[in-house]
Amino acid sequence: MNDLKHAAQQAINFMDLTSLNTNDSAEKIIALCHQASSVAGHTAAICIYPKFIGLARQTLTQLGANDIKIATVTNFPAGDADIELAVKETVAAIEAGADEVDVVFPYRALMGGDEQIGFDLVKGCKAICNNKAILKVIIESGELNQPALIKKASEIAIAAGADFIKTSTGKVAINATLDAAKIMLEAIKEHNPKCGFKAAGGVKDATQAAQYLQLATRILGDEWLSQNTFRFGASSLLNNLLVTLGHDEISSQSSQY
Ligand SMILES: O=C[C@H](O)COP(=O)(O)O
Repeated sequence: MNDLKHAAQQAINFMDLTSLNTNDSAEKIIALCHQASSVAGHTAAICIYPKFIGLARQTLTQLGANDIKIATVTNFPAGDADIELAVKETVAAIEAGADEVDVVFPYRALMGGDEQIGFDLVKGCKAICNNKAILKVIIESGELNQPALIKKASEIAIAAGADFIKTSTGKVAINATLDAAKIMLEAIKEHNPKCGFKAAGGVKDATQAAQYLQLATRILGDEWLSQNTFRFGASSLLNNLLVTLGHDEISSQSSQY
C-alpha cells in the first residue's frame, strides 16, 4: 500500500463521519450509518444532532456495526458561556445514548479575557461524561485566530479534563488548519499526551488528511496515533478516501437509502 492509500485507510478508521445540518432527516441519518460502515472499513464514529441518536443506534445495530461510536454536539455551534445549559445538554446527550460528546468551548468569553468560564464549563461537562462518554472540546480555532489564544484554549480544555481537543464546529469561516493543529498537538504533547486531537471542518481529500496525520506523527510519534487519540470530523472526506483506495464513490453506494 502506498503512503497516500495508507493515509486514506487510516483516515477512514479515524473518522467521525458528520452530518450536522438543519435539513438532516431520518433518511439522511440512516444513509449516514450505512456510509459509516463502508466497504473499506468502519469509521470510528458518526457525529449527529442529539435527536437522531436513538435512530442511529437502532440502524447501526441492524447493520451489525455497533463498533461505530455515536458522537453528538452540545453548546453547539455558538459556544455560549452558559455553563448550566451546556451541562444540561450534555446530560441529555448521554441519557439519549451518546458515546461521545463534542462540546463547544466558550471561545468568545476567552477572547474577552475570561479564562475561568471555559475551564468551569469543560470541567462541568466532563463530570457528567465521566466513565459514560468521552468528551471532545471544540475550541473553534478559526475564530480564536491568534496562536496565543489557540494555545490558551487548548491548555484550559486539557487542564479541565478534555479527552480530545477539536479544532472547529465546521460552521465558521475558518475551520481546521495545519497551523492551528500544530499549536494544539504541541499543547497535547506538553500537557497531557493522553488527550486526543480532532481536526474538523474543511478536510476534503486524502492528501489533506495525510498532512494532518504526518503532523501528528511528527509531534507525538507513531505510537500515539490511534482511533483513541486522533479523529477527523468530516462530512465529505469519506468519498475521496474510498476512491483513493480504489472503491466506488459513496453516492452510488448510498442511493438506495
Ligand atoms: O466536525 C465536522 C465538521 O462539522 C464537518 O465539516 P465539513 O463539512 O467541512 O467536512
